[in-house]
Amino acid sequence: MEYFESIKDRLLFAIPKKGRLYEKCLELLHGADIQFTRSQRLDVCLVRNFPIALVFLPAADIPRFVGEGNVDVGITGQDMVAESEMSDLVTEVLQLGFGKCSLQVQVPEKGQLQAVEHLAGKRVVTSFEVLAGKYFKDLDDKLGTNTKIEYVGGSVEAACALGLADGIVDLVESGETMRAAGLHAISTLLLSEAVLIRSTKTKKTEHIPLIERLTSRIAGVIAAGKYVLCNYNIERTRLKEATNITPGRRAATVSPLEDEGWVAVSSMVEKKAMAEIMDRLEAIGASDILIISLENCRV
Ligand SMILES: Nc1ncnc2c1ncn2[C@@H]1O[C@H](COP(=O)(O)OP(=O)(O)OP(=O)(O)O)[C@@H](O)[C@H]1O
Ligand SMILES: O=P(O)(O)OC[C@H]1O[C@H](OP(=O)(O)OP(=O)(O)O)[C@H](O)[C@@H]1O
Repeated sequence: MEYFESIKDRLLFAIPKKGRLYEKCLELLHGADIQFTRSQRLDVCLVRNFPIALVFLPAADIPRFVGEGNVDVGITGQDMVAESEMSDLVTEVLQLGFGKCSLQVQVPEKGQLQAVEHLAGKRVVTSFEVLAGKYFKDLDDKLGTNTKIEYVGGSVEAACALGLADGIVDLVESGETMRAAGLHAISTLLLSEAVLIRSTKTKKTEHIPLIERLTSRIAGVIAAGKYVLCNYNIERTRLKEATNITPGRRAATVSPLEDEGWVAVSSMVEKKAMAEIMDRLEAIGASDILIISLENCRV
């Protein structure tokens, strides 16, 4: 009873309890200074520095728990939201930039069936019964076929080699799993990444300020991982060219230097573009180019 009382007035925040999204979620919570200690046996734990209770759930169940209002916010994949048919009941608050993958139709590389039209009417194995079902129903309606969709809970890629399927529908990121299983993609159903979601129809307005604060902290951690600060000196006559290369998010910060012909520029740039940006700055005569990692930020 004490346990139920302790979570009663708290914001309930669902986190995947294992799998591909788990570690990333823990990093995000740590970066946002959401302090908690997870006891091994409990899937609910109280946050020490906020009136929040974390609820560790299978990623696949989180859209339904959030959509039906049993928990207030959660992190899961966009694929899970679509598969659970909860898109109308949950609102995407933030895309988190990890857990990126695509849901694809895959067939044996060396097989006879090299187009979805050939696979229609045959056997397809998947963990995404709903999405695969809809996709092949549309095809079946067009082609007059009757595709047999069968559910398996994991290791979907083995189904063709085991003789259970003519093709599969499964998630792909690097493509390594499918290559190793001798499969390749013939169609993509959707692209997915991890998202922070909340219930669309929630009536609990008392939690809104806390959800906004949480969202802003998480957005800060994500932006800090995505951007770096780029500082450099450039001749004033080349400033326009330089700020075209590093325009900053709103505008670059330009400061005068003792040497009047030169200025210092500070600008946020995307981490993935930084090497290219440094090359371009160097080519127009920038000097003392420094890239500084961000620990955290609000942008
Ligand atoms: N290879 C991948 N790369 C990136 N993201 C992925 C990948 N596989 C799955 N995901 C994302 O992570 C979510 C959870 O997938 P995962 O396979 O970890 O689920 P699980 O069933 O909870 O865990 P497990 O497979 O350990 O039982 C998926 O819905 C998808 O959004
Ligand atoms: O394209 P890749 O980078 O190789 O990733 C794709 C694999 O990742 C997922 O499975 P996961 O490893 O999570 O295990 P599962 O088969 O038990 O779901 C997915 O189901 C693929 O098997």
